[in-house]
Amino acid sequence: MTIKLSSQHKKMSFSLQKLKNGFKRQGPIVWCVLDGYGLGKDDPNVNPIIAAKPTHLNSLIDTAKEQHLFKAIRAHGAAVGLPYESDMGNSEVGHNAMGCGQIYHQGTMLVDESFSSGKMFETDNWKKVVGECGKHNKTLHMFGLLSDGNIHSHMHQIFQLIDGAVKSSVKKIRVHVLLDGRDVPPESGLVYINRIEEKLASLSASGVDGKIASGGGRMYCVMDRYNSDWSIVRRGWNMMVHGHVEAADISGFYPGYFKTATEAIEKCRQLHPDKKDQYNLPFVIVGEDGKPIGKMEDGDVCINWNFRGDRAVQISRAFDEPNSTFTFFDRGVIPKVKYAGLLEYDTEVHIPNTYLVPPPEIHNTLSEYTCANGITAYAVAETHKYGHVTYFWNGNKSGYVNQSMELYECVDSLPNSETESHPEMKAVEVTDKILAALQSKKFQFLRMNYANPDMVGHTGNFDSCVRAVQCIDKQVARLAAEIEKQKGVLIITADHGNVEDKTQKGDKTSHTTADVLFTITDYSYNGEYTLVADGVKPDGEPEGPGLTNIAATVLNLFGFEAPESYRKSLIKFK
Ligand SMILES: O=C(O)[C@H](O)COP(=O)(O)O
Ligand SMILES: [Mn+2]
Ligand SMILES: [Mn+2]
Repeated sequence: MTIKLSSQHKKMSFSLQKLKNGFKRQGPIVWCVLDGYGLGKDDPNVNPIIAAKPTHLNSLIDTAKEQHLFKAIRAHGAAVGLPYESDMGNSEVGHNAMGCGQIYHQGTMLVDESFSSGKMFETDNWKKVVGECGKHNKTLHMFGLLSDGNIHSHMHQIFQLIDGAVKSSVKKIRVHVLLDGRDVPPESGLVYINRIEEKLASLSASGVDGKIASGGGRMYCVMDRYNSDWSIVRRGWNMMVHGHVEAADISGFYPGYFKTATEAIEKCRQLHPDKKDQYNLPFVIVGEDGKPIGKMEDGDVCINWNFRGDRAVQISRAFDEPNSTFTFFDRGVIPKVKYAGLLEYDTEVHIPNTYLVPPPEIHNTLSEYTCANGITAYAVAETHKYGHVTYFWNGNKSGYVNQSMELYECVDSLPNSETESHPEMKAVEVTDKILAALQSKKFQFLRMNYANPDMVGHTGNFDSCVRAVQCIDKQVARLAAEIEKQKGVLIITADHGNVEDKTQKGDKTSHTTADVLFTITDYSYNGEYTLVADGVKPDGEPEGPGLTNIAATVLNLFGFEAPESYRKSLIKFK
């Protein structure tokens, strides 16, 4: 597919022209994202959505279909700025796309481009960080998600970093591995461990000592997001930086310190057959003398190879910040380590201090246009997805666009470990919040995210997925009833697929490449418009509609022409 890209640098004026036909919806417009709710097979054995029979959602979809206000839209691959059509969608690229109405080359593509052109290895930061490490014979530590899911990281990029370090004369590499099992099959960890161990072993031919030094499951060590649970970051910090496994994770059966990563993972699986890779206990690799082989020391260098920001921000803060601002846990004696992220993870507050590849520069977001054109806005989600409707939505910037025009609210999530047993999560409370916001009549544009289909989808548990869908179905009904009262518009869509493709065995935990629903329920609809017909491309665009076409569509509903730089609206006026 050929995709016309948005300019990465052009800033526009934010004032918008009114639609010439005078069309405008008066009531509030609510954009509801069902996270990870793809369009799947019509089969209750593999699709929990079909098994759940979500009657309210189905009836909204049926009406929208009759009115030609429903479309299946693209949420993966090139349509959201990813390199390959085989790339499943994810929350970052999906919410970026929805929130900015344009297609940008996403982080993983920018990394690929700057690695394969060799540009990154010539940058001052690379020379300052890795070049100096080689020159002064220090240890290069690298950590991140050991995966080729291409959502937070990719194996081929890790290998390119290792090759680059060897070329920069680094002689000692210590790798701290976070097992995935969420963007790849739930117990695939050893496949990736074998691959990286092979790679590290091959370095001895160049006189480089490369070894795995520590590891653990991504959802239990290091990769927390949106300040949901700092103990996850602390556990990871202790194992990677201090070579220390916390007492609570040690038992007679699982001593925490091992000779190999494989031994540690196998032990953990025996102890907790239900935990799978995502929740693998932390482990530290020790040498013949019983001492950790990869504690971080003064002068060492540490690279975080994840390109996606949400789960990289907190650990970056632990490396970068002084005690005066870092109050989340006691970091112990902090070695003087030079830390670099693969990308800049938060482009508003600039986290981390040093990074290797410039991130996508997402300009001209929908929030900038709504704020500049007098549209008041509200956003809500529970913690696990709060940054999705704020930080990702606004182009990886964590603050408000204009606080006098906007309110963002977060409902505290339950711990990750309770998602499977409580698939209802905080959907009721999130709905309560948005209903209150609607009833306050303060906001014209309201956006929200139901975390359940995605978060429960990642557990792989079929029955929990069915409950998750049934729960959000009821909440959507509550939401729709209020919007109907206010003669508003309800848009329902999803950022990517996940929950629609599961197995009874529970061995499918990741996202999918499925299309997602886009449905408009317009409670003052009088047949004035429809969506572009099936098989018809949005005006002048070479490919079918995707998530980036929604922003222009919403601006039309508010009575505005969409800006030139946006992908086209899906609305056809009669
Ligand atoms: O971080 C995660 O939970 C998964 O890797 C991706 O899920 P998300 O893109 O829906 O957040
Ligand atoms: Mn998502
Ligand atoms: Mn997900």
